Amino acid sequence: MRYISTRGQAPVLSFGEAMLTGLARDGGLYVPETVPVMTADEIAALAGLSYEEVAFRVMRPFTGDTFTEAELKGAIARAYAGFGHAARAPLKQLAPNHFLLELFHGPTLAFKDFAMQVIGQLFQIELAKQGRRITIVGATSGDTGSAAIEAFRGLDNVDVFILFPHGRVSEVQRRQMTTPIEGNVHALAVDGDFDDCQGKLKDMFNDFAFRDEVGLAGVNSINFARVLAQIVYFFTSAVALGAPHRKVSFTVPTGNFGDIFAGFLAKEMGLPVERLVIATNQNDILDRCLKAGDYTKHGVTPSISPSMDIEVSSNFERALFWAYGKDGAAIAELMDELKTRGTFTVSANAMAHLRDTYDSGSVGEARTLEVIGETLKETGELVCPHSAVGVGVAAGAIERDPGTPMVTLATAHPAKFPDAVEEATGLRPALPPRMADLFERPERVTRVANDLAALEALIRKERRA
Ligand SMILES: Cc1ncc(COP(=O)(O)O)c(C=O)c1O
Ligand SMILES: N[C@@H](CCOP(=O)(O)O)C(=O)O
Repeated sequence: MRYISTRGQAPVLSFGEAMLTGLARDGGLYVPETVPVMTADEIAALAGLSYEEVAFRVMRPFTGDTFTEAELKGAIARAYAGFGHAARAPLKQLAPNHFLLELFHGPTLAFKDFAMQVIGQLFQIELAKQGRRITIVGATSGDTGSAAIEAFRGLDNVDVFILFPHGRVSEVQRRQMTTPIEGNVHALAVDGDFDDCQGKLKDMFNDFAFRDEVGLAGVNSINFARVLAQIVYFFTSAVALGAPHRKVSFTVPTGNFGDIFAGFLAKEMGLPVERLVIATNQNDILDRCLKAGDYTKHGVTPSISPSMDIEVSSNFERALFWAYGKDGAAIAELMDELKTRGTFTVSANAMAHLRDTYDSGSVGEARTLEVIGETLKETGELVCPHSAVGVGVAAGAIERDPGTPMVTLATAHPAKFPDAVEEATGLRPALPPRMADLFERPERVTRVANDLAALEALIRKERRA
């Protein structure tokens, strides 16, 4: 299995190399050259298997000879052992044809744990084989950061620096990042928004001298291994609802487009996915693009679903790569236009390709609160604001196609966003007992300017050589 860059100019890599490389050297994102396909019989055979066994069968064809079967199985088993639900990703029925896929039973209470726990294990295997040490730098709008810290804290051969937008994550999210005591993890509060953090992270990857000096690695969805592990729950949920004999649609609360792109790959692998519905909050650049055909930045407005306050949606580049028939030069041109002019127009052919697979919708602040309240009243489920955006957008998609079961991804635990949930319902969701003292733990955080030189200097100084 070979991995190529969406911009067509970087070396072709194996799975293991792509995993440790992060951003391609031409600024693009690695993707598999061909997507392995599962037959209907192979998909049918997933019914009744454990989440871990499905994860192995789905991930194995992508990993080539980087890991032995035993290594991959062991990594998956260790990754999910600490999850708080035996099903790992349980499905709850909200209405006759609407299901909620709960992705928040991992250690940091968001869907990021599903991939981050696995790649934490895979990184350790690969680094031990190569005798290497690395510096992980991550950008987060709240959830990737805590999941990364949880997966890599205390490791001797890994230093972790997480860039988060100062004042723009929930208090629980911030404390999850600032209270771990291990010296190898560092929370950096950047004066800017998430796009600034992710922009600086990509600038670091494009600064080859810095990248090579510190052994830079990435665990955002820049890293294909992250996206790969997120494909699995599209399979487990669709098979539970009757796939491959029945089609299923998904609504995915979307920001950086990693999760919904994992759904696209599941479809490419042969899972009968009818529609993939992009659900955005008031930062609706993806919804506007799907409707109008141009991707145009307006500026990010902070919302009650802060993890989706994103305008430069990293993995949309991967979706465009498919939509443009894997023409790397065309993608490089679009990304250059976005950087220099803040906008690009998608060709008519590419738009038709995107609309073939994706629908979209957006939900504003007031409606998000209403959906949290209505969902509790009608179904007894307490949903986080991100999941509520999904439930709100899914309603329209179900109306358009009432015959296909809809799975909405519940991407975070409501207790990560207690203020919004309390405003909507009057109920303040409690954190699990293991996190009950989160608000008493001392915080450790460094405030940093949105400045590449300052960030690189800090990382050089703090990382262990
Ligand atoms: C709770 C939550 N929901 C949804 C999203 C959006 O996911 P993606 O960036 O993969 O589109 C994020 C952040 O990524 C998140 O943290
Ligand atoms: N919403 C994310 C943003 C980063 O997404 P990633 O999937 O690229 O890591 C977050 O919570 O940090």
